[in-house]
Amino acid sequence: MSTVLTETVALDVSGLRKTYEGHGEPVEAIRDLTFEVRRGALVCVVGPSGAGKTTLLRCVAGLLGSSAGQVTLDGAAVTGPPAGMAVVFQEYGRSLFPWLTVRQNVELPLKEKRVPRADRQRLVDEALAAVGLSDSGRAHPWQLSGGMQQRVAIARAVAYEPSVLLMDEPFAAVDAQTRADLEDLVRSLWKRLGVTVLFVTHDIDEAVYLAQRVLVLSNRPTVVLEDVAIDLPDERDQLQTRSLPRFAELRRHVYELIQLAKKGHRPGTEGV
Ligand SMILES: Nc1ncnc2c1ncn2[C@@H]1O[C@H](COP(=O)(O)OP(=O)(O)OP(=O)(O)O)[C@@H](O)[C@H]1O
Repeated sequence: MSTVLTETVALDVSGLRKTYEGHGEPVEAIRDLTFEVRRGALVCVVGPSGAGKTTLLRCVAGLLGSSAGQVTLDGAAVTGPPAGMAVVFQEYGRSLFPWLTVRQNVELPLKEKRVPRADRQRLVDEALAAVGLSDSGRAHPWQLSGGMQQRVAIARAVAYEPSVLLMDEPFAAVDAQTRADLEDLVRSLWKRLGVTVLFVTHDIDEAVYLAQRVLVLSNRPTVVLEDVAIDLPDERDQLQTRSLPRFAELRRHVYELIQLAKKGHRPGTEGV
């Protein structure tokens, strides 16, 4: 990759393939994924169930080896979990350590990164304040609601100051009102921190509301069906943005693409 490209492209996924080889028949999950995410962009990934969204994210996070192709973060090939990446998963209950306090949970990756103690304190304070949990630092995760636990997971990712933040259906397990609040939290943190975000969701409305671009995946074996630019005003508001005619158009377009994907349409085939 050229120097100019590394300055603007945070994440480069090129010719990515993944086939699971197990005891039975091999499962070709990802056939060919190629896309770039510019530094500071917020990109959502949607697709039919079983399309390979989680597989993609795990390959990007360096948690799963690919069968071919490569993932490049800040110009360096990803071969294992890279230092500049943080991941927030759906299962907040399992991703936080119950025997540690909220503060200690947020601090742990910073200790592993060998951040000096004074900086750790500041980063933890700032991250907890950013997610509205300054008063809950001494609580244990099991004393908090699901939405609060997910905010702890977000604080932990943010405190780490990642170059790229990966989110895998992070709000699937919380109620609708909490989900709306968390969506706005992600947008505001993204704007404030300038972090690059790759966000997997099965919720079309959520993808259109959050993103600058929505990557719609085909069904398995996965390719990109369409890269949809979300040309909504940058200032998003749960009520106003979602009532814009353009929001409805984009939502409809992504919905139709997913219906086509479910029927097995692929790029270049009729109807796409
Ligand atoms: N460890 C594994 N071994 C074999 N096949 C697997 C494994 N993990 C996932 N798969 C298969 O790979 C395909 C893609 O799975 P993946 O979980 O990535 O899809 P997804 O788009 O995230 O699905 P969902 O939206 O339902 O969460 C599926 O057919 C799944 O059964």
